[in-house]
Amino acid sequence: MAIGLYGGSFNPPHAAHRMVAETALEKLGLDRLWALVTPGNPLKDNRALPPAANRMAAARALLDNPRIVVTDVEAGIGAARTFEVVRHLKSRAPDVRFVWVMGADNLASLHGWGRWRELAGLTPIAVVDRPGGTFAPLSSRAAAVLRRSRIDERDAAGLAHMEPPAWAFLHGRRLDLSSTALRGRGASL
Ligand SMILES: Nc1ncnc2c1ncn2[C@@H]1O[C@H](COP(=O)(O)OP(=O)(O)OP(=O)(O)O)[C@@H](O)[C@H]1O
Ligand SMILES: O=C(O)c1ccc[n+]([C@@H]2O[C@H](COP(=O)([O-])O)[C@@H](O)[C@H]2O)c1
Repeated sequence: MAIGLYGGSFNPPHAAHRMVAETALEKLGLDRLWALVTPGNPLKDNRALPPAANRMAAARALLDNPRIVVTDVEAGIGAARTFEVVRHLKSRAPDVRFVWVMGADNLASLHGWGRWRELAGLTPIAVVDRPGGTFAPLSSRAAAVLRRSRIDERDAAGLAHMEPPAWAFLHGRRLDLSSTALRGRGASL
């Protein structure tokens, strides 16, 4: 069983979130994708973040796909850092092949995440292209450190079964959407 872990604030969710989830499902050949609605990105100011229940409901409405599970399991784990969340899930389900899924902006800032090198050693990572720059993420510190473990996108269907560190940059349809822009236009949950 191969499961994609797609963490996000989803404040609010938008069509690019669905595009990323569907791209990961198809290109990685995943059985399931879990959209992990985070209690709060540890690097963001979360004082105005709406309750997880509101973001979960909106994400469920948007990510309406039998292979996508929208979950707040991260809150129950009680860990703020993705490294700890993935470590916990792997220990609970040792036979599942997890892949961490994220947009390209998060590759550009990955070197600021807690224990990010260990995260890369714990689970394969799929990075989905995002408008705003393919160049910056691919020339980022994390991409440089992990350059030898990048795989060819054409081999992405095998990523879940590769030993980490292993990561792929997935090109495809790019959607110029962000929750920040939607909130700026008055969207709220
Ligand atoms: N347009 C997009 N293209 C590709 N990936 C995206 C896009 N929007 C969000 N993502 C990815 O989805 C995940 C969840 O993102 P998040 O919920 O923070 O949305 P966001 O639009 O980036 O929000 P905000 O503007 O508040 O930072 C992250 O990995 C992010 O990189
Ligand atoms: O572990 C970290 O240090 C870390 C730092 C930044 C972001 N993350 C996670 O990355 C995911 C995407 O966050 P966001 O806010 O871009 O939606 C979400 O699951 C966050 O908890 C994790």
